[in-house]
Amino acid sequence: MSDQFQPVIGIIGGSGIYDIDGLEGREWKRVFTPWGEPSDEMLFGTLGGVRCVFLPRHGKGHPLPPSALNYRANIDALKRSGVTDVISLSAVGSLRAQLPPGHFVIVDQFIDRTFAREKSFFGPGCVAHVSVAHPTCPRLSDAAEAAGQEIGLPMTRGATYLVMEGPQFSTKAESELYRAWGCDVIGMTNMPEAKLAREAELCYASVAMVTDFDCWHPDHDHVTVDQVVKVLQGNAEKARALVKALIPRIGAPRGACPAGCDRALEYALITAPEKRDPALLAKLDAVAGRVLNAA
Ligand SMILES: CSC[C@H]1O[C@H](OP(=O)(O)O)[C@H](O)[C@@H]1O
Ligand SMILES: Nc1ncnc2[nH]cnc12
Repeated sequence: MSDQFQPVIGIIGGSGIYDIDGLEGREWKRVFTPWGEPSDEMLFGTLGGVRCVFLPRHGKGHPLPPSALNYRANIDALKRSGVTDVISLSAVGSLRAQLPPGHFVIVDQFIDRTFAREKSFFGPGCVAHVSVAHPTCPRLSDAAEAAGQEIGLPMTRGATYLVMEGPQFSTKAESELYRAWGCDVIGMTNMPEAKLAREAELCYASVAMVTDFDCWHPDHDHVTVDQVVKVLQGNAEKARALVKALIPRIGAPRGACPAGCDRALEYALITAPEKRDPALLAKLDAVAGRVLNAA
């Protein structure tokens, strides 16, 4: 069918995942964006014939903390590289006894408590309001769940991720508060990443890997990086296996996203064409070219 296209899969690797193996024709390349520099070069290649682009979220060797990430550049660089579907891999703390370290969680909701980050591609000169009522793509999340089941990962589908600014871990009172709010896991990176992916009309799914019980748990008074890293070393291999099982499930030619992630900007722009700032429009070429060029 003419409206079918070949998806390109973007993989954002979180803490402990700075590379992925198994890609054919591997090539690390720097991608320039109007929003500044992405976290690092991106790895281009194919897996079973499916084009993939991998970005280490914190840079190779983890030089960048969550608040210093250029989330806009990262999402723009993926979009500009032709990516249509983004799989985010993240380390998280658990706020629930039934989600122990080593467990995988397909996140479907977020509470965004970050406050020191650029959260939108839009602004003065081109205002847009997209819906993030359902911030992740159900089609991609279904595929991630099925891939996890296929390789026997301990996995829960559906969870609320509290996104904190960091870089310090939570106080016990905060951890208890987030539990009372109904949150299941906690981390520092998936927002504004997921919001920006939506603005860029990218399908986005979040696979979170539990590394610790945060500090609310009576038997785990503190979170420490060495504890997190120890669990990550086991999880990173499982995450790579998940990616390998997932790509064939989402790599076939497909039509439009049934949930509409790829049409998020259709009714989101509110600034009158004559009031739009040409400089901002130029920066939005990759992210919003589909709707801006159609106008
Ligand atoms: C090393 S633990 C804290 C760190 O790990 C998580 O990052 P990511 O989502 O990229 O795996 C968490 O959000 C913190 O940034
Ligand atoms: N307990 C925790 N809090 C915030 N981010 C985390 N990443 C991994 N564990 C975390």
